[in-house]
Amino acid sequence: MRPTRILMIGAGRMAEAVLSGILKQANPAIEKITLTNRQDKERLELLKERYGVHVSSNWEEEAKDHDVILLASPPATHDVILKRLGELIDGQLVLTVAAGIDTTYMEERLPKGTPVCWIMPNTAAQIGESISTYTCGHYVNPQHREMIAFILEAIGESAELSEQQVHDLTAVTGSAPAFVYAFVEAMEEAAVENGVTAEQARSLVTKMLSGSAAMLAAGHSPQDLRDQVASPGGSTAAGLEVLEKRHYKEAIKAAVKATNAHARGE
Ligand SMILES: NC(=O)C1=CN([C@@H]2O[C@H](COP(=O)(O)OP(=O)(O)OC[C@H]3O[C@@H](n4cnc5c(N)ncnc54)[C@H](OP(=O)(O)O)[C@@H]3O)[C@@H](O)[C@H]2O)C=CC1
Ligand SMILES: O=C(O)[C@@H]1CCC=N1
Repeated sequence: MRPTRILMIGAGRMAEAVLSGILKQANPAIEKITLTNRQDKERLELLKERYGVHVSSNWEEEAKDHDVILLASPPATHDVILKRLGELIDGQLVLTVAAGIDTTYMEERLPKGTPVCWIMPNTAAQIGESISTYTCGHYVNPQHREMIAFILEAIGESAELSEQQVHDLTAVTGSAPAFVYAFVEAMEEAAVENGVTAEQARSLVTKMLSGSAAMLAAGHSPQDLRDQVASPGGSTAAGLEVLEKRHYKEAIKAAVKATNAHARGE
């Protein structure tokens, strides 16, 4: 990979997750990383101290001097940022991790020929365990792809999909960890109500979840796994019946739909 300077616009949770992943890879080709935001100077100082990166509260002054520009600011800021960026850059690779901001949206606001990529990670990026979907614009070449792969590998695993699929799966890969954590909260509350400490509840539920995920990762289907747990006429079946009566699956699918619709600004 050519020596590369990366600029991040936005210095919040997702920017830090990507940054820490990149730094763990210790790639000598990364010449410089600059993190920027608009207001929170304390946050920039903290990131500078923690990671030894450059920081600035004026990304416009930095854009020309960087080869790769990653937007990690809220979706609503993208219209203004991309249009201004278009006046400053000359062929740099532009990426975003923002929900709902696809490559068509980016290309419409940047000069013709600008290589763009839309990545939809999740917060497990912080520990290099994200499953990220992504899609590339019309002007991405093999060298750009090398850089995109480097960033994606820094935060976990990835799947290249169509723009439509990244939209449709935003809830399933980007937001669903929050649905899982809500399930965990309910399970922990139930455990505590049944007499264990909060710490015991956390440990029991976490292990139950990681064991279940490992069974899925081993290739078993969720239906088979569910059937293995629920002996016919047994106690789990009684619990599943309650979930079914309360429209468990429908509730989850409705949450996916609402998340995706919001991300698309609907
Ligand atoms: N959190 C998640 O699980 C995921 C988030 N994303 C996407 O990542 C992006 C960031 O989310 P997240 O990190 O959670 O949010 P945070 O609130 O943690 O970070 C947002 C950052 O953007 C900065 N910012 C806001 N407005 C501007 C602006 N006009 N110019 C420059 N910087 C700005 C903020 O700093 P300041 O206010 O000081 O300017 C802050 O550093 C969003 O677009 C979101 O859709 C994608 C997948 C998962
Ligand atoms: O809640 C959000 O808007 C972002 C998008 C995907 C996950 N978090």
